[in-house]
Amino acid sequence: MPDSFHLDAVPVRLEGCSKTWPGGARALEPLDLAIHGGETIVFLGPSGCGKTTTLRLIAGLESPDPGGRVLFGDEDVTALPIERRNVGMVFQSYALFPNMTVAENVAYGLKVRKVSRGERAARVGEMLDLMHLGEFAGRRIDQLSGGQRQRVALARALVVRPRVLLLDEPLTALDAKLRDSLRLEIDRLLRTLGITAVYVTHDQGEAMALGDRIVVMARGRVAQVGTPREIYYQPADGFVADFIGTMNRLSGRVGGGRLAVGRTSLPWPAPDGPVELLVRPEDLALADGEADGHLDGRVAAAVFLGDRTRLVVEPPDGPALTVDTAGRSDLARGDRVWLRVDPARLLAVP
Ligand SMILES: Nc1ncnc2c1ncn2[C@@H]1O[C@H](COP(=O)(O)OP(=O)(O)OP(=O)(O)O)[C@@H](O)[C@H]1O
Repeated sequence: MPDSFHLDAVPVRLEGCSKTWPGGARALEPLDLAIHGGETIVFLGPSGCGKTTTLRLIAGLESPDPGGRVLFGDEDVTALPIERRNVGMVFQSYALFPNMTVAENVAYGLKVRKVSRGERAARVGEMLDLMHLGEFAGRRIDQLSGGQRQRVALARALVVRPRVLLLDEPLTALDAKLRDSLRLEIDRLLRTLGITAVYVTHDQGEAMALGDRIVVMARGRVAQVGTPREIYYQPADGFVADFIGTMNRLSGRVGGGRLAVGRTSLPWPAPDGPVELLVRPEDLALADGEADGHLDGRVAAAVFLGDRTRLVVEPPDGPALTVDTAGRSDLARGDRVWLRVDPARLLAVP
């Protein structure tokens, strides 16, 4: 791979960035965030939580409320418009020129920047190769599939060697299978280029697969920043726990350093009182029987998923529990089961 593909890994910092719309609605509470150079950071959250607004602040398409600052490395870019920030952007709607060829679309940004014809051809060629688009160079955009268009959009964003790559739901318009393959391709691309990338999505699978770190947002605030594993295994609160993957809730009571939950009691160093506990489906296991079980219930549903069976178990009191059992299970609706919990995997809701 040519050296030119290794882009500068520019850190990005948001300092006290809030956003209030004319009329007074707050899209973003004051946000402080340091994005490391070369990192892929994913903004994840439900519709309207402020993900796109944050991305647009980094792009220079919106300004933060007075006092907020956006920095690229040591440079304060808060007052710079998008065309002077040198960012690459990829949107859900490809935003390509439909009547131009693939090569002309990719070359466009270089032409605007007055890059010489020879260098333009060389860089477009390199980028088309990198994106496996070489054979389509002469095709018009309206002769391409959705996935191919999005690869052109990526090539066009990257060919100008941006300081930061910004991606706003780039896979949302594609069908599921294409989404998976392009997601893998984007992952490969970001690792290869070492570029700082900010990726907005409402799809947790995409966030987990692509993010070095994930910023989970809710109602204009950051609910948690962490690696996919941290977000999954140590959710900061009930919102994050419920938003990422499937989470079970159990009610328990702490007394004298022990936790009473279901029919069992486990060592639990916490102040006395009721607690709400969280546990993932894969951290509940079928017990052989009452003797080694902690919780009992009846099977309300058993869904065979090939590599595992997902059970919904209804305890005598409390909400239904989702349990993933590896291997074969011939349990059926109505069967009585005992479940084991690994106390190390129980999380108290903060
Ligand atoms: N130009 C605007 N003027 C007024 N309100 C806006 C404007 N743009 C966005 N909003 C509002 O700001 C809030 C945050 O919007 P934003 O687009 O950042 O959310 P989002 O998390 O990206 O959601 P989605 O996934 O639906 O795109 C929403 O309530 C939205 O309606």
